[in-house]
Amino acid sequence: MIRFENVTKRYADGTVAVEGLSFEVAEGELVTLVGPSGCGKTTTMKMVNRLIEPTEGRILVDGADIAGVEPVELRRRMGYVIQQTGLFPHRTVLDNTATVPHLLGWPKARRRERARELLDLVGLDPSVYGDRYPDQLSGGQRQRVGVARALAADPPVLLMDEPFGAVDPVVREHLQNEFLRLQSRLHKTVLFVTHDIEEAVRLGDRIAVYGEGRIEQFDRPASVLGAPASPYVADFVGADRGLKRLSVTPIEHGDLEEPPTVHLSDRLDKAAERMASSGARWAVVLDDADELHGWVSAGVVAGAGQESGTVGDHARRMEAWLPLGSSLKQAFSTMLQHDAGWIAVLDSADRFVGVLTPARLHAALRRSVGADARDLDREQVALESIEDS
Ligand SMILES: Nc1ncnc2c1ncn2[C@@H]1O[C@H](COP(=O)(O)OP(=O)(O)OP(=O)(O)O)[C@@H](O)[C@H]1O
Repeated sequence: MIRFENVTKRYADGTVAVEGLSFEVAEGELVTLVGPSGCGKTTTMKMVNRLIEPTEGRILVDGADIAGVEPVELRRRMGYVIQQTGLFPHRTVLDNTATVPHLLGWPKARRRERARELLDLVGLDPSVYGDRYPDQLSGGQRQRVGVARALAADPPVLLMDEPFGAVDPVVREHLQNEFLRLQSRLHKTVLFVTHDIEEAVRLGDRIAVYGEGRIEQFDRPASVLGAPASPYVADFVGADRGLKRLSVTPIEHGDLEEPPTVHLSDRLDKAAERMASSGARWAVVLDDADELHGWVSAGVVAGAGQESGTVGDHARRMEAWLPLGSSLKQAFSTMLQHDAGWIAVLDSADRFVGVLTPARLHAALRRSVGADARDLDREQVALESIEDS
């Protein structure tokens, strides 16, 4: 969708901002450009909407060299979000959001309706915020208006230059999550500039790690973290890259333990029998719709085995659960939050699939590092354990 072919930008004073840049952003892909200040990220981005012209090489959008496309026509297809938002201070939030539809000559009623829809989409109630002016909003809200405005004419491409750079870390994480949710619905082709590796890793389908004026590594976040291409990249992503990797490694079926399951309505003696035969110290308790209820310990069931009651009389609730595909970081955080030695994992239909324990979490992380290093699927990686060696 966006293709850089050997692009160099040399400014009039001789500064070479980027040199021999070649990479491609696929349709619907979110690529983050990350690197230290002055490495050429913004120059790269501004060449895509022709705010800056390359000195050498060419940039193709949708197969066409943009050197031959009128800048105005080109920018119509590209939403642009910047850190300083660039909102007009004397226009209301609604009018700011409708800027591009206004330029495109949409009738007033239609552009206002579109602006309301967009504000809603970015989590701002138009009836509350629509008539305010930008200085009557918080920093995070202004950034949301910036995103809404960029999306107003539904462009296939979004160029985002440190869009969440001016807000505090908590609001920032919030905006990132909202943006990810939005992107999973809208599938825009996004080029996203940041100097924050955490942000790059969290948002990017792929990351371009910039050194001075060139890309040092262009790969999926897990690979950049798991197998940095050079000492420079390793240094840039940081010594705690194993921890960062937790946030980009999803829980997969093969990571889970499958303890015995019993039902709330099961008789205690039956449940005791089942648990004794599997040797488990506890079992997961499901309700009659096969949804997670909690757990019950083998000791309690065995002790009460002579009673006529059901598992439901002794089961404990389990609140620590996540859907398959959640990150290992979420899993770890959920364990800590609930002070739990394991968490339940559910499929997309909320059915119980298995449990993740700290040991399994660690194994999943190690397997994913091994899989990337050898270009395998995670389940193909056998782990050596300390006991084996
Ligand atoms: N108009 C210009 N004339 C001369 N040099 C420029 C010009 N614009 C940028 N540069 C230089 O080009 C290099 C790359 O700048 P660019 O703004 O692309 O970096 P960046 O990675 O986006 O940095 P930051 O994260 O600080 O915004 C820098 O050395 C910068 O000083």
